[in-house]
Amino acid sequence: MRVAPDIPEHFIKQMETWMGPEARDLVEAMTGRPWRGLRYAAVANPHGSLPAGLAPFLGERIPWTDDGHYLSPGVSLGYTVLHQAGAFYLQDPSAMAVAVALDPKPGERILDLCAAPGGKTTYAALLAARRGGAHIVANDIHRDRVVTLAENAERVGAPCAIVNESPAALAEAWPQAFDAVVVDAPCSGEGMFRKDPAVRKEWHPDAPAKFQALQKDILAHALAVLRPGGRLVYSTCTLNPLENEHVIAWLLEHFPVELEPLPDWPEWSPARSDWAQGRVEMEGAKRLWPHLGRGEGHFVARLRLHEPIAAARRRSRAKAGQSLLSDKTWSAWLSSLLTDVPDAWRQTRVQKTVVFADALGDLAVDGLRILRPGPPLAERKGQVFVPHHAASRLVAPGGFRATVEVDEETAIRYLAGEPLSMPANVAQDASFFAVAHEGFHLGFAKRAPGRLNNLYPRGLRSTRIESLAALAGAAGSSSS
Ligand SMILES: C[S@@+](CC[C@H](N)C(=O)[O-])C[C@H]1O[C@@H](n2cnc3c(N)ncnc32)[C@H](O)[C@@H]1O
Repeated sequence: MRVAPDIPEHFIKQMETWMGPEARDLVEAMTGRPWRGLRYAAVANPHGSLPAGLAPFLGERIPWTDDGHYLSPGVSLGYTVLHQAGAFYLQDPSAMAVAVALDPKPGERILDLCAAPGGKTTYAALLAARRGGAHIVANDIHRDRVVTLAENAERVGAPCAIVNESPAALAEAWPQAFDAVVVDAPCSGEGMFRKDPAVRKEWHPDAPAKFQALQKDILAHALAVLRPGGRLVYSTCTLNPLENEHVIAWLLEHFPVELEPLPDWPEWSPARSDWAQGRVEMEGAKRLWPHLGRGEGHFVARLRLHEPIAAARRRSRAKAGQSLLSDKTWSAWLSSLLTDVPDAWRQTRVQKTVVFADALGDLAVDGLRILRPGPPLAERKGQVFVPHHAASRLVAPGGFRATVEVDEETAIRYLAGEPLSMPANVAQDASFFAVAHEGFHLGFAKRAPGRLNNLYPRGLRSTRIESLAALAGAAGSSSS
C-alpha cells in the first residue's frame, strides 16, 4: 500500500480496525490528487447556466447536481472575472451533497448553523431560488469566519441574513422557528487529508472523540430551533464513525427524530449500520468515500423531528433597525434604479447608514450579534441613497434601468478600480449604472462628466484578474 508520508499512523490503524482490508484502498486513495468541483452560483439568475468560456476547464457533470462539474486538475479560476462576478463557486464535489440533501422547499425558513465560509449556504440559496426562494439565516460562531461568509454570500447574491452567535444563544432566541436546520459540523476533517497537509498535521488521536462531544452539543441546540415536522441535515467532512454514525445513533436514541433515506446517487454509499448497533435505517444516511468516488469525503444525514424539543424562554421580538416601509424617498429611489422592484427590497431594516433587505422577518434579535439582517441594498447619505455593491448581485440580468455590458478586458480594468468611458446610447437620466459581463453584474458605476466613475469597493479591487483565454492557453501548454 502506498501511504502519503504524513498520514497519521494512528488514523490508519483506526480505519483498519473499522474497515478491515478496505482501509488500504482508502489510505492509498489519499496519496492521489484531490478532486475539485465548480458549480453555477448566481442566485439572482438561478436558471442560468455556466458560461461557455468555462468549458475548457470542465470535466463531467457531478451526478448529484444539475450545475456542478469536476474541474480539470491544475487549473486555478479564483482570479477570473466570472468568479469575481459570482457566476460560479469552487467547491469539493462531495460537499455539494449537503444542499442537495437539504432539498430546500419554496418559502421555507432555514438556519445554517455552522455556515462559514458559505459553501453549503450559497448552494442552498441557489437551489431554493430555483423554487421561488427561501428565507435563509447563515450563522457561524467565529467572528473572522463570519466575515468571509458574508463576502461569499455577497459575491453570489445569496440574500441571507448573517449572524455570529453560539448555537445555545440561537436555541434560546429562536425556539421552533425554522422549517430546516443545517449542521455542517466542526469535525476532525479526515476528508481533508488529501487536499490539505495542515489538517493531516493537526489531526490528533483524541480529535474524533472531542469533536463528537462538540457535535452532540451543537445538535441538541439545533433541534430546539426546529418546528415539529422540520428537518435537520447533519454533515461532516470526516470519515470517522465516532463523528458520523455514532452521532446519528445518539440522536435517534435521545430525541424524537427519524432518519429519512437520502437518494441513491452514484458514488453515495449507505452509511454503515454495523457501526451503529446494527440499526438498518442508518443506511439512509450517506457516505461519499474518497476511495469509492470522485470527491474528498463527506457524511450526510437528514432527520425529521416529530415533537418539539423543550423550548427555552422566548425573547421579545425587537427589530434589528427600523423599517423603511413607508419611506417615499426610498420607494422613489428604488423605482429610479430598478425596472421591477422585488418585494424583498421594500421590507427593509436600517443599521447605521446601511439599508438591508429584511431576511429575518419576525425572528427575535435583541441581544444577538447580527452581522447583517439581510443583504445590503444601499447606503443612506442624508436623503440620498447610493447602491451598495452587494445589491448588484441580487438582481437578474436586465433588472437595472441602466446597465453597461463590458467585454472581459474592460471588466478586468473595472475590477482593478479604473473608471469606464461613457458608452454611447446610455440612459440620459440615470445616475447609477450596473456594470455587467456576460449578463453577470460586477458592481456599479456612477455618472460623471464624460465618464463613469468606478464604485467597485476598494477592498475587493484586484490587479491579479486573468483572462479565461490566457488561463486556457496556460493549461493547454502545461498539459502538452
Ligand atoms: C465544516 S465548517 C463549515 C463549513 C461551511 N458549512 C461551508 O460549507 O462552507 C464548521 C464550522 O463550524 C464552526 N464552529 C466551530 N465550533 C462551533 C460551535 N461550537 N458552534 C457552532 N459552530 C461552530 C466553525 O467556525 C466552522 O466555520
